[in-house]
Amino acid sequence: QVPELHNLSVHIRDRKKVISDFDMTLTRFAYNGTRVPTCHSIIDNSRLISEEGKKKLKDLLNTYYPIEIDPALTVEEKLPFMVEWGTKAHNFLVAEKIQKSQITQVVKESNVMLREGFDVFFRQLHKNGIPLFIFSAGIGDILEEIIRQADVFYFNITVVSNYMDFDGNGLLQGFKGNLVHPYNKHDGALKNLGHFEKLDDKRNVILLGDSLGDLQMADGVENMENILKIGYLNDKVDKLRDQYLEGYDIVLEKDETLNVVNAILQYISAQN
Ligand SMILES: Nc1ccn([C@@H]2O[C@H](COP(=O)(O)O)[C@@H](O)[C@H]2O)c(=O)n1
Repeated sequence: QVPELHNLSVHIRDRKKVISDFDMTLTRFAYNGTRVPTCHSIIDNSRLISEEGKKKLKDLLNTYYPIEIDPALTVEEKLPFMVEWGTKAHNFLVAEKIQKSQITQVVKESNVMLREGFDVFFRQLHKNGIPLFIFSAGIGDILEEIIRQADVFYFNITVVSNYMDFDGNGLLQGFKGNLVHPYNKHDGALKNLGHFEKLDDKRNVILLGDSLGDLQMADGVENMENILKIGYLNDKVDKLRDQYLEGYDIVLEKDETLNVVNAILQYISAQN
């Protein structure tokens, strides 16, 4: 029995929303023993990037991903490194002269996979009019293309992420707005007034994440009544288990499906 689930099902009625991370939360972490690409790695490893650029981006990943998931570091200690990672990666991508028109094909050619059960997840949120806010430190253009190609980009979805800024000729010239990194998603959401207003009247939240930073994604919701935090623990399971159990109400270890989430959503919907 999860107390938050009982409260959610009793009180949630029509004032609920789902706030979710994207990479490795709505997408799979691995398939058949091989890592599934994130929004960043889709582009970093694509034919759009020169061999030199690929090496630079891989070096960044090898340097900063271990810091992102290091259980021995606090969020405050990780923050400057996440800013450094995002800033350097964006600059390297700009140097690669990426064309907007190539994004769709690059996503088609990638091995990205949404988690098993994604169709039920997106469709039932849409059908029941439940807003889905996706906060991602990935790349918004790639993220949108993934869910568009999967045929689940419904109008109840709002994405807060790093969006590419293309010039008049469709050439990547930078990224729009402030950097969204794994540990400032809450700031990113708050700075976007439109999203904040949309968040305001829906006070019962189901939060889905895969990192400890994702636990703060709902901090912008005023007058929160209930929150159920569901965490995917994909990597360094034994080392991170205690911290995840402390932060999340439900921890799903090496689960590549959305089955538990779908069952909870169905349970809640059936109560209303
Ligand atoms: N330059 C970067 C920055 C981040 N990543 C990874 O992508 C993940 C971000 O996406 P979420 O939807 O999970 O917020 C992040 O956790 C990093 O591991 C990257 O590969 N390259």
